[in-house]
Amino acid sequence: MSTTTPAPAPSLHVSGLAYAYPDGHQALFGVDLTVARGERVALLGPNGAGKTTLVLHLNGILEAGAGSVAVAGLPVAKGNLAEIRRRVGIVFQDPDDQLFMPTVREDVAFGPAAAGLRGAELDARVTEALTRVGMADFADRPPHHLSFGQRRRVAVATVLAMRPEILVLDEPSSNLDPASRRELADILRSLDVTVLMVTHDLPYALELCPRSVVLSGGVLVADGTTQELLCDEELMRNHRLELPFGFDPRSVTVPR
Ligand SMILES: Nc1ncnc2c1ncn2[C@@H]1O[C@H](COP(=O)(O)OP(=O)(O)OP(=O)(O)O)[C@@H](O)[C@H]1O
Repeated sequence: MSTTTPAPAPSLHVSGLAYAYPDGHQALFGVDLTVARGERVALLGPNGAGKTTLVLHLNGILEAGAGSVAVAGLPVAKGNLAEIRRRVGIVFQDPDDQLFMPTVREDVAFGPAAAGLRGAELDARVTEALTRVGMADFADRPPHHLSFGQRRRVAVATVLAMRPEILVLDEPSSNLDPASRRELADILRSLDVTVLMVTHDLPYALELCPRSVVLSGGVLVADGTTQELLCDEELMRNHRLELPFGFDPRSVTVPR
């Protein structure tokens, strides 16, 4: 009899996912995507490709019309939504959608407290999350007194405080100055968590995500290393993906 332990379930397993909005608009046509633990993957694609629709299935905001989604082996299904929402942390594009408490500390404590953490355990969880994004010194400040880049880091901390299986980021580089952009990339690379990043910022995808997938017209049309996809001129042209003028993806040394 074999004694090998089974491989752990991938962080994310999407199989044959199809979805039509109530008005009949078909936004996803049988999407398959598997993301291993600890991978960082960019989800690329033109406007209207279905990226948000896909993300909204990961924590059960939308219910699959056909196919399935599982997070670390747990199916996204009505009976599992509380645990699924702990496992899938979504950082929205606008941090003000996520920050609503009088202080940074209370915002970061909100999710773990709702999950039942109290006292020293809760304090330690908040400090750990804020330290990971370099914001521990700002714990007692009101979020609305912080800069946009600082608020985005706090929004990441609110999600990390739930110790998610997978961190989903919607356009994390938007509205950041070059230094804040780089600092956030360093933070995200330092995290021991699976990352799925939706972005139109192709250099940022290259900097952060060794792997990318391209969704277009509700279909996954490419899956490979970010560098090879960005160098595929036909793929880029056919799916309205444009690199900044003069940017050569071959010239970038991709950090791991
Ligand atoms: N509530 C809705 N009802 C009907 N159709 C919708 C709804 N939301 C989105 N759609 C349609 O579904 C398709 C996919 O939209 P989605 O927002 O997922 O695209 P996206 O890739 O996230 O786009 P973007 O890059 O512009 O954010 C689009 O054609 C869009 O018009």
